[in-house]
Amino acid sequence: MSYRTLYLGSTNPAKLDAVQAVFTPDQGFTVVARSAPSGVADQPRSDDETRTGAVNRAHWLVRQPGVELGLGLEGGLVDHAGDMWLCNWGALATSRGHLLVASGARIPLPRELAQSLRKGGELGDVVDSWSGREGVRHREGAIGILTEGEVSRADLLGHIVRLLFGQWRYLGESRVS
Ligand SMILES: O=P(O)(O)OP(=O)(O)OP(=O)(O)OC[C@H]1O[C@@H](n2cnc3c(O)ncnc32)[C@H](O)[C@@H]1O
Repeated sequence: MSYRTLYLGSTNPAKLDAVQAVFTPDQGFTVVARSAPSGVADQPRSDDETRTGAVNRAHWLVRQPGVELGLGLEGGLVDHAGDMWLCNWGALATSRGHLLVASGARIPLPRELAQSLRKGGELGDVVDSWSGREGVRHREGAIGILTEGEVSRADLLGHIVRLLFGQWRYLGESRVS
């Protein structure tokens, strides 16, 4: 069997887990993790900025020689209805110029966390010091802590990856890649 290579624009293990659970060898894929520039702030603070970060990563990948499929995932913050919400976006780009996007489920952050984040800084750092843990962004994620382990960052991102994979299949692999 010949495998297609899906490039992920990050080496974050939570993102890699999410992608490897969907783009599996059974589905005919190998996954390569490669840092890709998001072109937005380290901490995106709107849906637009977060989506742009995911799209930029995916587009950057397919501009590299030999890359046919590039996937970008980006986490961000959104103000809505008086709360600050955690949001995530994903993008799948093909070297033939197609682009698919999807966003994930979101939850409001506790007021205390939101207050710290409004002063600046990245969610990953703020969550680490708030929870007394290290590297939360690479493991369970803020979502894992705030749901008592019910939904991990890989689960949340995995849903987005499935939305991208499903759209790609719906459109017909031959037409979009
Ligand atoms: O290595 P990359 O791919 O950049 O992964 P990242 O987690 O550092 O970066 P993202 O661009 O996906 O997320 C933007 C910021 O939001 C933070 N973030 C997003 N979702 C998070 C989560 O569930 N838990 C902790 N931090 C999160 C993360 O720490 C980043 O500082």
